Amino acid sequence: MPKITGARVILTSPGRNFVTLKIETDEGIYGLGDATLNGRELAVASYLTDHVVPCLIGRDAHRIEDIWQFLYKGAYWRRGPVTMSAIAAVDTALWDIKGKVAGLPVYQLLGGASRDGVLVYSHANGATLEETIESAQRSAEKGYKAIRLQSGVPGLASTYGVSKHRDFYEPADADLPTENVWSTSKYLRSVVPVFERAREVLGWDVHLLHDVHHRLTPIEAARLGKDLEPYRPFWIEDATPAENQANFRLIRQHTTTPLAVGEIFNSVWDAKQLIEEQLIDYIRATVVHAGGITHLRRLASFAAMHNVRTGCHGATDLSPVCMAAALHFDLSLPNFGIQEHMPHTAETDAVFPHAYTFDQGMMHPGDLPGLGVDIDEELAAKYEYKRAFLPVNRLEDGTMFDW
Ligand SMILES: O=C(O)[C@@H](O)[C@@H](O)[C@H](O)[C@H](O)CO
Ligand SMILES: [Mg+2]
Repeated sequence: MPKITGARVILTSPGRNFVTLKIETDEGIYGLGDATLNGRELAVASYLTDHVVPCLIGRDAHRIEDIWQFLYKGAYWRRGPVTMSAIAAVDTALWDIKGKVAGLPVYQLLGGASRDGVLVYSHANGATLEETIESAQRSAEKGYKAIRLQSGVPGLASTYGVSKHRDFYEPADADLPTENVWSTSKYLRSVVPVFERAREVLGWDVHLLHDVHHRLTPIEAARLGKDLEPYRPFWIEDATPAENQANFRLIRQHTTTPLAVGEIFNSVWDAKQLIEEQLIDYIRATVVHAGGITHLRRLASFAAMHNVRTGCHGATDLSPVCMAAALHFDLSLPNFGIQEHMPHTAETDAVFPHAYTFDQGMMHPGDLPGLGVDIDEELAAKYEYKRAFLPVNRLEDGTMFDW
C-alpha cells in the first residue's frame, strides 16, 4: 500500500492566486488537490500546512474514507469554507494517487462513465446589452451549447460578472476590497431585455443561464423568475442568499424558472432543506470547496433522491486541478446537470498541464491514470502569491450589501 511520506502546499499566481496540495508516497507516486479559496488563500494554506499535513505522514494513502473522517471529525470545529477546502484538497489528491496506482482515470473508480462527455456552459458578458450579445455569439461560435449572460446595468459603474478584459473575468481585483455600488431596481429592469435579445439572436437551441449572485430578496427573485419565464432560462443562480434555506419556498411558489444554488456551500448540510423540499433544481457545490470528491458524491446521491441535478461551480478561481476532478465526477454520476467552464489563461494552463479537453460544448477528463493533471513546480515558483480581495457591494445610500 502507498504510504504518505510527505505533503506540501504550493502557492502560485499565474495571473491569479492558486493553492495546491501535493501529497507524496513511498512508491514515488504523488497526488494533487486544489485548495484555492478566492480572497482567503493563506487561511487554507496554513490550515493544511500547520494542522493537516503533520497528521497525514505515515498513513495509507488508499484509506481515503478513513482519512476524510479523521480530518472532518478530528477537527472538532466542523464545516466552513476553510476546513472543507483543506479536506477537499487532501481527498482529491488521494483519489489522484489511487487512480495512478490502479492505472485508471478517476472516473473509472467512481463507477465508470455515465455519458460520453460533460455538457459545459460558458460565460458571456459585456458592459452593454449589445456587447453581451456579441460575447454570447462568440461563445456559440466556439461550440458552446449553454451560455451564461451577465450584462452591465445602465446607471451602475460596475456589476458582478462583467469583466474589463473581454474573455477573462477575475473578480479578486485589488490588494484591499474594491467597493462596488448596487441598485436592485436598476438591475431588475436590465435583465429581461438581455434575454429577449439573446433569444432573437441565438434562437432556442442554446441554453441560457444567469447568475443573480445573491442580490435579491426572495420576492424580488420571484419577480425576476416570472419575468424570465417566456425566455426559458436553463437556470437563474444564487437568486437570494441561502443561509435561510426556507427563503427559496417563496421563490418556488411564484415561478417555474429553474433555480441553482450552492457554489459557496461546503457541506451537504448547507443544502439539506433545499434538496429535501425540492426548492432548487441544481446544486452548485464543487470539489474544491465542498470536501472533495468523497463528500460531493454523497451530496449528489442525496440530491438524486429529490430530482436535483448537479451544476458544479467552475470559475477560473478554481484551479485546473479542481476542473479535472470535477470532470471525472461529472462524467460518472447519474444526476449530472451541467458544468461551469471558464477557460483558464495560457499562463495558468502552462503551470497546470492537463488531459481534459473541450470540443463542441462538451468536455472530457481524458483517460490518464488519476486526475490527468500536473503542476510544473519550477514554473509555478516564478509566480509569487499576491494578496487579492474579492470586491464588496454597497447600496447607493451606502448600506453594506451582498456582492
Ligand atoms: O458562478 C460563478 O462562477 C460566480 O459566482 C463566480 O465567478 C464567483 O463570483 C467567484 O468564483 C468568486 O471567487
Ligand atoms: Mg455564481
